[in-house]
Amino acid sequence: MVIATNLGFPRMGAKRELKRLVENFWAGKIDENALLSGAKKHREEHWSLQKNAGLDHIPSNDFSFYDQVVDHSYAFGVIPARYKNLKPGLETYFAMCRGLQKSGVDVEACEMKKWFDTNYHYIVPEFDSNQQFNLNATKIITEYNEAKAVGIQTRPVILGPVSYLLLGKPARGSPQEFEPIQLLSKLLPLYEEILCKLAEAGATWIQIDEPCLIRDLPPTLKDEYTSAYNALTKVSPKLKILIATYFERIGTNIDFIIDTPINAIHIDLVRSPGQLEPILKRLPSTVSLSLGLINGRNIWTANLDDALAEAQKAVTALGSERVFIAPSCSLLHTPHSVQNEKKMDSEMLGWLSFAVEKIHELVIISKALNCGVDSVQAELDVNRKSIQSRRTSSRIHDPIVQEKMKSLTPDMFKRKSPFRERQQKQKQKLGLPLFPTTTVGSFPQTKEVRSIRAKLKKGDVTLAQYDEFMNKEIEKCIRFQEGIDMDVLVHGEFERNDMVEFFGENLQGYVHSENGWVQSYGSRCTKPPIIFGDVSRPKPMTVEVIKYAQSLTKKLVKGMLTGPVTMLQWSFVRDDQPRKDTTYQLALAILQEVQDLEAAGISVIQIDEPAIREGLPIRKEDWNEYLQWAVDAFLLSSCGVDCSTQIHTHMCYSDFNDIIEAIQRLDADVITIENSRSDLKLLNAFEKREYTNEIGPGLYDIHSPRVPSTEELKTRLKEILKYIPKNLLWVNPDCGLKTRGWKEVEAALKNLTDVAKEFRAAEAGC
Ligand code: MET
Ligand SMILES: [Zn+2]
Repeated sequence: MVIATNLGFPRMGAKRELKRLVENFWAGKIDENALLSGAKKHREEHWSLQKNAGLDHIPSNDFSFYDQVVDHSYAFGVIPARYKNLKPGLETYFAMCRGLQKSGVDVEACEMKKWFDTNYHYIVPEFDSNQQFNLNATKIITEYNEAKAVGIQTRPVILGPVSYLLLGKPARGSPQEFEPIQLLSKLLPLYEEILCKLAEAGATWIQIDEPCLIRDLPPTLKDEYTSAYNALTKVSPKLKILIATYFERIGTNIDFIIDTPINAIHIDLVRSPGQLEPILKRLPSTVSLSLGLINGRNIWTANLDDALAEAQKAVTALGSERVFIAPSCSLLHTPHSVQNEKKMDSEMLGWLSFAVEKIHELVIISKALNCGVDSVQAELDVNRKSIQSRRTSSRIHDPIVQEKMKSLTPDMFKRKSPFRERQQKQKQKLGLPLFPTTTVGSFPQTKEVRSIRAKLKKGDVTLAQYDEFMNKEIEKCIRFQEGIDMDVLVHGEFERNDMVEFFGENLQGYVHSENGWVQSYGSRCTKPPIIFGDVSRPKPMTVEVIKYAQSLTKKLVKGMLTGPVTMLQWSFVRDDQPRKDTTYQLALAILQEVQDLEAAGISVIQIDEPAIREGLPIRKEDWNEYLQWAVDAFLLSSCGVDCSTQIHTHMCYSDFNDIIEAIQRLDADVITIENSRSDLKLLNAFEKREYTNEIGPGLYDIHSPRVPSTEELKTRLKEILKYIPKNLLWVNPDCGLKTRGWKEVEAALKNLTDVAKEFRAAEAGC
């Protein structure tokens, strides 16, 4: 029998119940018991749901209060020294995730990084060269037992030891030559202990994720993989091991594990359909193959006939006993269920499939294979109709957009003069001081802001009431920035629920879900809008609001837009044309907005591209092609302005060193860039003069509620000045402030502008 499996279920719940639970706990509104029992109930619901849908292998330990990687660190006692004085348990755990500032305690969060090429963020483990591991928590076993107690046999998921170490970094102050992977032999006994306990508890399968196997890896890692899986497969004859890879092809890295006695391997056939045939040939007769056929990264209804045909190939080659039907990766990256969408038309709904529906698709495929196609004829007919209607719908193709795409010229991809000339003109026009201060754009999205937006959606307030409220927020924000002497002001982005969704709502070719939330980090979720057709901008989107903000002050107000690559990356994207074409369509729409802002007298315009790095293909050989069109798309959106108009961009969350050339080619006049969580690594590129335009490396980490002191900011700024010439340096936080509260923002930004002024004065004194 073919087995229908899932690799992980989205954690948040149909209505983001987990988010509310955790945030209530942080706010002190519920106690630890309420948190734990609420979470338990939540997990049970998700297990039952998957079981009732007919899934054979149901994952457990895919749940987390914040992130699965930090769960492993906590479980293995990989807790950096700075947290050692905190209370063990949730206080320590959440301090690692978010930092902690309370009476007598002030400790920063661990670094956060994007999970491969997704918009999910994990907490980076920090390893000491003499790291001691100890099994500090056994969440994986507790959760397995919990499911078992309600009659559900699960397949626990654990991040494999090699990937876990590779995803971590050496703790500050570690010896140069130390690499976390050197700790493998010390770490393995903990994995063995866990596997042993799971086998004793009755588990029959374990899913060990080794996502690093899809990266470019040095051949030397074969030894580590081999020793890890030779050891783990020995633990218990009762416990079978599935190694899961996803997000890319495994390629020749399959050699690293395939000769160890593992029982099954999972491959992503959505990203890399081409890998099926070579792997079928390579698979030893003792190993089963889990086929990642249903897209875990997108929301389109799968073409079940196509998926079935692929699955059939595997069944023919291996026999049905050795085939699993699975999503391409954990469904963590998809929203919960289409059933919660009450406002979409039925044609659109038929095109969409979220986690619950994807599980249904998996079950249909496995049933077709196990009981014959006739047994699912009705389901297949519905599926064929939906596929056909999407292919032919007139809602998707816009001849005007197609025409514009055909008339792009090379001039549209470059500024009218080189940076140095523009910089002069901008100096004259804008009259900014040395070390100009600014923010990245958003200010606190308070309860009131969110609630009035919700009320507007429900029709509980009129548009006029809403606008009046927003104008007051903007005015408050402008006055605050004037009060602390900020140089380039922002309007605060109060009207935006999300930097991508807001624009999506104002563009043609997009559709929006009510509940299509996907976890981004911790309790933070985004609701990616869905690009289903050709994109265009029916009317200006931000011009009125920016004009209003500018009318309140003599200082410069920056226009704030989201760039085409980020729009693409953080949307669910149509899969019926190349991503490049969709991005260019977005770029053309943004360009119109940029030009309208300029015409309205706005001379500083920021086009955020936080996601450009995350769009980078995982395999290096695929980079150039992507970077070429991604940078071109940004250029297309930003070049059609006068030289005296200052274009800013912003990036965050990632290592940028490896794409510094591409960042230079964006030719933004100013870039504000996150670097405070990554230990100033980024700045090396500037020392080498690989980047020559103006830049504001984030002076402090906004992901944590702690307020940086002026001393801390000064130290940071001094450090930065070792790398960046003063005439290029901007002073700003590392990202937008929407998730923060006003109190901490006021204090932090006041410190920031004070420090900039002090440095300015010192320069003037010289
Ligand atoms: C994730 S980058 C965020 C940029 C946006 N302008 C903001 O300030 O929120
Ligand atoms: Zn950012």
